[in-house]
Amino acid sequence: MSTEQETNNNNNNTNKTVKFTLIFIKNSEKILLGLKKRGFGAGKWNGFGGKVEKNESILDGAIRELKEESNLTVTRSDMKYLGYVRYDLTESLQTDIVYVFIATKFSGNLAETEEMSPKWFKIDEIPYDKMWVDSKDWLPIVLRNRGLLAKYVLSGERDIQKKSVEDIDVPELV
Ligand SMILES: Nc1ncnc2c1[nH]c(=O)n2[C@H]1C[C@H](O)[C@@H](COP(=O)(O)OP(=O)(O)OP(=O)(O)O)O1
Repeated sequence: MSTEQETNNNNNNTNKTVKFTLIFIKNSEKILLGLKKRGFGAGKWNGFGGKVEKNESILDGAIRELKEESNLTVTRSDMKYLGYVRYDLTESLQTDIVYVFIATKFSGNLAETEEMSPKWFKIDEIPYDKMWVDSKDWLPIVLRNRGLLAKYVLSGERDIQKKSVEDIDVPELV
């Protein structure tokens, strides 16, 4: 089954699927995170990303969101797709699929934007307590450059009802 088929397979009685991108920029010692300044996830540190627009590829969405949120540019070939995190939201009956990328090369001048305030963190100082509650489950897999397949069932204010997190061989984005 392709990524597209699998992530569109609403097997938990959800009725809407929303695709998001999330990219982590990393060098040998540090990871770049952004403090979300507004909207969904405000006050939390995270990688850079957002909703994939209609008629936009996931890859192009990831490049666009990184530029909008950090002023950095990555090329398609510099991005490595590692897998996805699926969130089934029991109250809104929505499924969010977050496609996760990592990149070690980039260009442009890092800048604070309307949405994000960026900061480099040493790998052993990643502020997991100020990130989404699930990030600590799967970000270590991303940092090892391994493939990721994670699924959460969330209720209310995103309380985890059920989860499965797998460290897998790096999949293809198809
Ligand atoms: N649990 C969960 N659900 C949805 N999205 C996420 C999580 N955990 C996460 O880490 N994320 C990521 C996925 C995206 O990178 C962002 C959310 O994107 P958002 O800011 O809502 O999308 P935009 O398109 O930038 O939003 P607006 O411009 O419409 O405000 O968090």
